[in-house]
Amino acid sequence: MSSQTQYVDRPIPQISLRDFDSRIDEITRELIDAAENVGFFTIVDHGISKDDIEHMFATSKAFFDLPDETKATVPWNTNNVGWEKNSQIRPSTGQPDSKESYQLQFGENMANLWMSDEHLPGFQETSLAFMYRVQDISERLMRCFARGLDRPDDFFLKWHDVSQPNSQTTMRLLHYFALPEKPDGKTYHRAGAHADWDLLTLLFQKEGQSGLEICPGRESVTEFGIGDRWTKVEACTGEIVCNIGDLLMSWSDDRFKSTFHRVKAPCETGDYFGDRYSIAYFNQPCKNAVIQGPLKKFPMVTGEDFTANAMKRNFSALQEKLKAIAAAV
Ligand SMILES: O=C(O)CCC(=O)C(=O)O
Ligand SMILES: [Fe+2]
Repeated sequence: MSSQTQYVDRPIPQISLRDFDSRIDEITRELIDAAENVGFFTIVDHGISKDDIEHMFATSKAFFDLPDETKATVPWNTNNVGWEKNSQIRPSTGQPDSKESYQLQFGENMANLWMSDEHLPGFQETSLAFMYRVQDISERLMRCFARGLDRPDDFFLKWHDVSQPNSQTTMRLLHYFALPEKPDGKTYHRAGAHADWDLLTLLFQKEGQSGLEICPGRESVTEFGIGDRWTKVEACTGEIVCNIGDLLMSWSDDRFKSTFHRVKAPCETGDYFGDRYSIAYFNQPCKNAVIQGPLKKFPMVTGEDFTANAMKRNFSALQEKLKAIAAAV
């Protein structure tokens, strides 16, 4: 039996991108404050209408409604693209998340991995159009974070250029399965607690399909202790939830916080047990990006090394967890 979750109310800043060009300094101040203190914030007035977000969610659902044999024609691979089901194991839990996801990119990694028009007419066109719009918002945020670190406005843009064939920026469509409301003796996970590896994540949620929770307090990007007091993030379709990833935490010498978060598997009164759809957009560095903060707190690494190191660390943390689980049986 899991004990009751301890919740604490922490304000999650909401930042408007209205009149972006004329308000860029004010918006930058708000973003930096949120990044230094919480690592999570929501943005509104970003330019994507609720209807357009709903349309992307409908497209995502149409994909997940396809038979598994059809989805299996675009299987996941280690370039972080394609469809997987019940296969992602987080080091924090040692058990697969109860979900399926389909990861999409802009460049060459997607060869043969777009769901065909024959099975789902217009899927690639709709998804790419949406991805470019989220990229546009990401670029506005990157300009602000560059200013916050006294770098030129295009500092992060040039290392996250999605027109490069080897771009690694990824949009992930997610579908968490409905879970039994009556305990059945099994333990489930939706997205086990983790921090993201990327620069900045932009997340779309659907009204009513709650479950996202955050646990701030991490002081250094090299630290992995997860606290036990969580804060719920409302699911609101028109807002974009943004969080700082480990890459920006490292690139800012630990100034901007990459915060642990999870999608809690429902198990307590008031939790939401139905299907949950979400869409996460991960701003990943180009392989040749050169990463080091102004204070040089961490050694200089390339984008390729940074991602490889993160995967290695994740893999060894998972091995440790599996060993601990085996030892406890
Ligand atoms: O689905 C969500 O709401 C969050 C997903 C997430 O944190 C992730 O995939 O990194
Ligand atoms: Fe995440």
